[in-house]
Amino acid sequence: MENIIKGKVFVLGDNIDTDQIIPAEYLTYNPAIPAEYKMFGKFALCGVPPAQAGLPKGHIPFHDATDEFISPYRIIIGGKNFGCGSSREHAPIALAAAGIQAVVAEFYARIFYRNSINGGYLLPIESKKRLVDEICTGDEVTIDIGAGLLTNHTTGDKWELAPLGEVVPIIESGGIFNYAKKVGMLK
Ligand SMILES: CC(C)[C@@](O)(CC(=O)O)C(=O)O
Repeated sequence: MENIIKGKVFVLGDNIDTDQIIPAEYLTYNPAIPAEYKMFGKFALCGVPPAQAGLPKGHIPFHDATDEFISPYRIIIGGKNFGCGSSREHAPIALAAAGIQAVVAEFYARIFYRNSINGGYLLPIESKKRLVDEICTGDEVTIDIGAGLLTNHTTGDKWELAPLGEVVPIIESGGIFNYAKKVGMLK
């Protein structure tokens, strides 16, 4: 498992649901086909209205002019109930396809959390404090999983993260199927 994750953050708000993360109209793409997997990255977060994104003064797009598929952001900062709504596994797939390696939120909808872990798509990390009001989109941060710490290099702030806990063996295996094979639950 990657112990250190570095990059720019994209800040969202509360109750970001899976339909905002990847609207149903894009579920026709097959993530197993590389040319179609890219489209999940292109349309990731296209359903989030700027006001709900909690973005400061107007809308900062998730993608910039350099790449229509991969976002310049590597970490999402979320509030309460991140990934709520439908159970679509396409939600963590879309964020991962856009280049997101981790989400740091106050707490998650359970299905989104487990889809993220079981598929090995991204790390759903919980923060001990509400960070959407403390960090701005574009800030450069480092997440140290082992130390349970998020360092904001733009502001100098450091924030405690909750340990990933019992799901670490699944993350380290790269997902639930690899884990099940590793421990003999699957041939
Ligand atoms: C099966 C899937 C496409 C689903 O209908 C499942 C769900 O609604 O939980 C969705 O819209 O995410």
